[in-house]
Amino acid sequence: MNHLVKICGLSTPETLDAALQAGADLVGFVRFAKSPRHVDLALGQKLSAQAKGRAQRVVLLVDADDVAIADAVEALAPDLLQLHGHETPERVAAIRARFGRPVMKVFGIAEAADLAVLDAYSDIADHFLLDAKPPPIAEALPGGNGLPFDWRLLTGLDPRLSFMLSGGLNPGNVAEAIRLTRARAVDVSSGVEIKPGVKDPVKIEAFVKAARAAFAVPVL
Ligand SMILES: O=C(O)c1ccccc1N[C@@H]1O[C@H](COP(=O)(O)O)[C@@H](O)[C@H]1O
Repeated sequence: MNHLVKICGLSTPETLDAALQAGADLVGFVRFAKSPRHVDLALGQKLSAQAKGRAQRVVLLVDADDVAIADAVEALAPDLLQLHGHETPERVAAIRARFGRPVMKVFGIAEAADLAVLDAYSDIADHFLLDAKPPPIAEALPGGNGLPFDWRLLTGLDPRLSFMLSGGLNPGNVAEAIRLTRARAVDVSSGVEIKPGVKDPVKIEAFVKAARAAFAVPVL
Protein backbone atom coordinates (compact mmCIF):
# COMPACT_ATOMS: atom_id res chain seq x y z
CA MET A 1 0.00 0.00 0.00
CA ASN A 2 1.90 3.04 -1.23
CA HIS A 3 0.91 6.66 -0.77
CA LEU A 4 -2.82 6.29 -0.97
CA VAL A 5 -5.55 8.67 0.06
CA LYS A 6 -9.05 7.37 0.76
CA ILE A 7 -12.13 9.50 1.22
CA CYS A 8 -14.83 7.49 2.97
CA GLY A 9 -18.55 7.91 3.52
CA LEU A 10 -19.33 9.60 0.22
CA SER A 11 -23.05 9.74 -0.38
CA THR A 12 -23.76 12.31 -3.10
CA PRO A 13 -22.63 12.59 -6.74
CA GLU A 14 -21.30 16.10 -6.05
CA THR A 15 -19.06 15.21 -3.14
CA LEU A 16 -17.91 12.02 -4.86
CA ASP A 17 -16.97 14.17 -7.84
CA ALA A 18 -15.02 16.46 -5.49
CA ALA A 19 -13.07 13.47 -4.17
CA LEU A 20 -12.35 12.21 -7.68
CA GLN A 21 -11.34 15.65 -8.94
CA ALA A 22 -9.06 16.08 -5.93
CA GLY A 23 -7.31 12.85 -6.90
CA ALA A 24 -8.43 10.46 -4.16
CA ASP A 25 -7.07 6.97 -4.82
CA LEU A 26 -9.91 5.21 -3.04
CA VAL A 27 -13.49 6.24 -2.36
CA GLY A 28 -15.59 4.56 0.30
CA PHE A 29 -19.30 3.82 0.46
CA VAL A 30 -20.79 2.90 3.82
CA ARG A 31 -23.25 0.02 4.04
CA PHE A 32 -24.22 0.26 7.71
CA ALA A 33 -27.76 1.40 8.43
CA LYS A 34 -26.94 3.20 11.70
CA SER A 35 -24.44 5.48 9.98
CA PRO A 36 -25.38 8.96 8.73
CA ARG A 37 -23.27 8.04 5.68
CA HIS A 38 -25.17 4.85 4.81
CA VAL A 39 -26.08 4.51 1.13
CA ASP A 40 -28.88 2.28 -0.05
CA LEU A 41 -28.13 -0.18 -2.84
CA ALA A 42 -29.57 1.97 -5.62
CA LEU A 43 -27.58 5.05 -4.60
CA GLY A 44 -24.48 2.96 -3.95
CA GLN A 45 -24.73 1.46 -7.43
CA LYS A 46 -25.03 4.90 -9.01
CA LEU A 47 -22.10 6.34 -7.07
CA SER A 48 -19.95 3.31 -7.71
CA ALA A 49 -20.59 3.58 -11.46
CA GLN A 50 -19.56 7.23 -11.29
CA ALA A 51 -16.23 6.30 -9.68
CA LYS A 52 -15.49 3.31 -11.94
CA GLY A 53 -12.04 3.57 -13.52
CA ARG A 54 -11.23 6.77 -11.61
CA ALA A 55 -10.59 5.45 -8.10
CA GLN A 56 -10.68 2.15 -6.25
CA ARG A 57 -14.20 1.64 -4.93
CA VAL A 58 -14.47 0.43 -1.36
CA VAL A 59 -17.57 -0.90 0.37
CA LEU A 60 -17.53 -0.57 4.14
CA LEU A 61 -19.37 -3.30 6.05
CA VAL A 62 -19.78 -4.00 9.76
CA ASP A 63 -20.24 -7.63 10.82
CA ALA A 64 -22.33 -8.15 7.70
CA ASP A 65 -23.83 -11.54 6.86
CA ASP A 66 -23.33 -13.20 3.47
CA VAL A 67 -26.64 -11.95 2.09
CA ALA A 68 -25.80 -8.33 2.91
CA ILE A 69 -22.33 -8.71 1.42
CA ALA A 70 -23.69 -10.39 -1.71
CA ASP A 71 -26.20 -7.56 -2.20
CA ALA A 72 -23.47 -4.93 -1.82
CA VAL A 73 -21.04 -6.75 -4.11
CA GLU A 74 -23.66 -7.23 -6.79
CA ALA A 75 -24.88 -3.62 -6.72
CA LEU A 76 -21.64 -1.72 -6.12
CA ALA A 77 -19.06 -4.05 -7.73
CA PRO A 78 -16.40 -2.86 -5.26
CA ASP A 79 -12.67 -3.26 -5.78
CA LEU A 80 -12.14 -3.76 -2.05
CA LEU A 81 -14.21 -4.77 0.99
CA GLN A 82 -13.52 -2.87 4.22
CA LEU A 83 -14.52 -4.97 7.23
CA HIS A 84 -15.09 -2.59 10.12
CA GLY A 85 -16.64 -4.91 12.69
CA HIS A 86 -15.51 -7.78 14.89
CA GLU A 87 -14.86 -10.19 12.03
CA THR A 88 -12.64 -13.08 13.16
CA PRO A 89 -9.73 -14.31 11.02
CA GLU A 90 -11.91 -17.25 9.95
CA ARG A 91 -14.74 -14.93 8.92
CA VAL A 92 -12.36 -12.66 6.98
CA ALA A 93 -10.94 -15.69 5.17
CA ALA A 94 -14.43 -16.95 4.36
CA ILE A 95 -15.56 -13.57 3.00
CA ARG A 96 -12.44 -13.26 0.89
CA ALA A 97 -12.88 -16.76 -0.55
CA ARG A 98 -16.59 -16.47 -1.18
CA PHE A 99 -16.68 -13.00 -2.72
CA GLY A 100 -13.32 -13.00 -4.51
CA ARG A 101 -12.45 -9.43 -3.51
CA PRO A 102 -9.47 -8.15 -1.59
CA VAL A 103 -10.29 -7.38 2.02
CA MET A 104 -9.12 -4.57 4.29
CA LYS A 105 -9.60 -5.52 7.95
CA VAL A 106 -9.99 -2.70 10.44
CA PHE A 107 -8.52 -2.71 13.94
CA GLY A 108 -9.58 -0.30 16.67
CA ILE A 109 -6.56 1.01 18.53
CA ALA A 110 -6.59 2.57 22.00
CA GLU A 111 -3.52 1.01 23.60
CA ALA A 112 -0.39 -0.88 22.55
CA ALA A 113 -2.01 -4.25 23.33
CA ASP A 114 -4.59 -3.67 20.60
CA LEU A 115 -1.86 -4.14 18.01
CA ALA A 116 -1.17 -7.73 19.09
CA VAL A 117 -4.20 -9.06 17.24
CA LEU A 118 -2.83 -8.02 13.82
CA ASP A 119 -0.62 -11.11 13.65
CA ALA A 120 -3.64 -13.41 13.50
CA TYR A 121 -4.78 -11.72 10.27
CA SER A 122 -1.42 -11.27 8.56
CA ASP A 123 -1.83 -14.14 6.07
CA ILE A 124 -5.54 -13.52 5.63
CA ALA A 125 -6.36 -9.84 5.13
CA ASP A 126 -4.97 -8.04 2.08
CA HIS A 127 -4.68 -4.73 3.94
CA PHE A 128 -4.82 -3.41 7.49
CA LEU A 129 -6.62 -0.22 8.52
CA LEU A 130 -5.76 1.15 11.95
CA ASP A 131 -8.57 3.28 13.36
CA ALA A 132 -9.42 4.73 16.76
CA LYS A 133 -11.40 2.43 19.02
CA PRO A 134 -14.96 3.79 19.32
CA PRO A 135 -15.84 5.55 22.59
CA PRO A 136 -17.42 3.22 25.19
CA ILE A 137 -20.96 4.53 24.84
CA ALA A 138 -23.88 2.48 23.57
CA GLU A 139 -24.77 4.79 20.68
CA ALA A 140 -21.21 5.08 19.32
CA LEU A 141 -20.62 3.95 15.75
CA PRO A 142 -17.85 1.38 15.21
CA GLY A 143 -16.02 4.08 13.23
CA GLY A 144 -16.57 7.45 11.64
CA ASN A 145 -16.49 9.18 15.02
CA GLY A 146 -13.86 11.78 14.13
CA LEU A 147 -11.67 10.70 17.04
CA PRO A 148 -7.93 10.19 16.72
CA PHE A 149 -5.94 7.71 18.79
CA ASP A 150 -2.46 8.22 20.17
CA TRP A 151 -0.37 7.89 17.01
CA ARG A 152 2.77 7.34 19.10
CA LEU A 153 1.46 3.81 19.74
CA LEU A 154 2.49 2.98 16.17
CA THR A 155 6.10 4.12 16.40
CA GLY A 156 7.25 0.64 17.48
CA LEU A 157 5.59 -1.17 14.57
CA ASP A 158 7.75 -3.08 12.11
CA PRO A 159 8.51 -0.42 9.46
CA ARG A 160 7.83 -3.01 6.75
CA LEU A 161 4.22 -3.37 7.93
CA SER A 162 1.95 -1.69 5.46
CA PHE A 163 -1.22 -0.13 6.88
CA MET A 164 -3.75 2.58 6.25
CA LEU A 165 -4.30 5.08 9.06
CA SER A 166 -7.66 6.58 10.05
CA GLY A 167 -9.47 8.04 13.01
CA GLY A 168 -9.99 11.76 13.46
CA LEU A 169 -7.78 12.78 10.55
CA ASN A 170 -8.46 16.14 8.93
CA PRO A 171 -6.67 18.59 6.62
CA GLY A 172 -4.96 20.22 9.58
CA ASN A 173 -3.51 17.13 11.27
CA VAL A 174 -2.91 14.61 8.50
CA ALA A 175 0.67 15.77 7.84
CA GLU A 176 1.63 15.31 11.48
CA ALA A 177 -0.09 11.91 11.56
CA ILE A 178 1.89 10.75 8.52
CA ARG A 179 5.14 12.10 9.93
CA LEU A 180 4.71 10.38 13.29
CA THR A 181 3.33 7.05 12.14
CA ARG A 182 5.05 6.76 8.71
CA ALA A 183 1.70 5.64 7.34
CA ARG A 184 1.76 5.29 3.58
CA ALA A 185 -2.02 5.45 3.27
CA VAL A 186 -4.64 7.55 5.02
CA ASP A 187 -8.42 7.51 5.27
CA VAL A 188 -10.85 10.22 6.36
CA SER A 189 -14.55 10.63 6.85
CA SER A 190 -15.68 13.11 9.56
CA GLY A 191 -12.67 15.38 9.05
CA VAL A 192 -13.89 16.45 5.63
CA GLU A 193 -17.47 17.09 6.72
CA ILE A 194 -19.55 20.12 7.71
CA LYS A 195 -21.73 17.90 9.92
CA PRO A 196 -22.10 14.12 10.26
CA GLY A 197 -22.79 12.69 6.81
CA VAL A 198 -22.38 15.98 4.91
CA LYS A 199 -19.07 16.17 3.07
CA ASP A 200 -17.41 19.48 2.16
CA PRO A 201 -15.68 19.64 -1.27
CA VAL A 202 -13.27 22.31 -0.02
CA LYS A 203 -12.16 20.15 2.92
CA ILE A 204 -11.86 17.10 0.67
CA GLU A 205 -9.49 18.94 -1.66
CA ALA A 206 -7.51 20.35 1.28
CA PHE A 207 -7.15 16.88 2.81
CA VAL A 208 -5.89 15.26 -0.38
CA LYS A 209 -3.41 18.11 -0.93
CA ALA A 210 -2.14 18.00 2.65
CA ALA A 211 -1.69 14.23 2.56
CA ARG A 212 0.13 14.32 -0.80
CA ALA A 213 2.47 17.04 0.44
CA ALA A 214 3.25 15.03 3.58
CA PHE A 215 3.89 11.85 1.57
CA ALA A 216 6.41 13.80 -0.52
CA VAL A 217 8.56 14.54 2.54
CA PRO A 218 11.41 11.96 2.69
CA VAL A 219 11.22 9.56 5.65
CA LEU A 220 14.43 9.70 7.68
O1 LIG B 1 -18.17 6.57 8.53
C1 LIG B 1 -19.00 5.88 9.16
O2 LIG B 1 -20.14 6.28 9.35
C2 LIG B 1 -18.58 4.55 9.69
C3 LIG B 1 -19.56 3.73 10.22
C4 LIG B 1 -19.22 2.49 10.73
C5 LIG B 1 -17.92 2.06 10.70
C6 LIG B 1 -16.94 2.88 10.18
C7 LIG B 1 -17.24 4.13 9.67
N1 LIG B 1 -16.28 4.98 9.14
C8 LIG B 1 -14.88 4.71 9.09
O3 LIG B 1 -14.25 5.06 10.30
C9 LIG B 1 -12.93 5.49 10.09
C10 LIG B 1 -12.64 6.78 10.81
O4 LIG B 1 -13.53 7.78 10.44
P1 LIG B 1 -13.31 9.32 10.88
O5 LIG B 1 -12.41 9.92 9.82
O6 LIG B 1 -12.70 9.34 12.23
O7 LIG B 1 -14.67 9.90 10.84
C11 LIG B 1 -12.76 5.59 8.59
O8 LIG B 1 -12.06 4.45 8.17
C12 LIG B 1 -14.14 5.52 8.04
O9 LIG B 1 -14.08 4.82 6.84
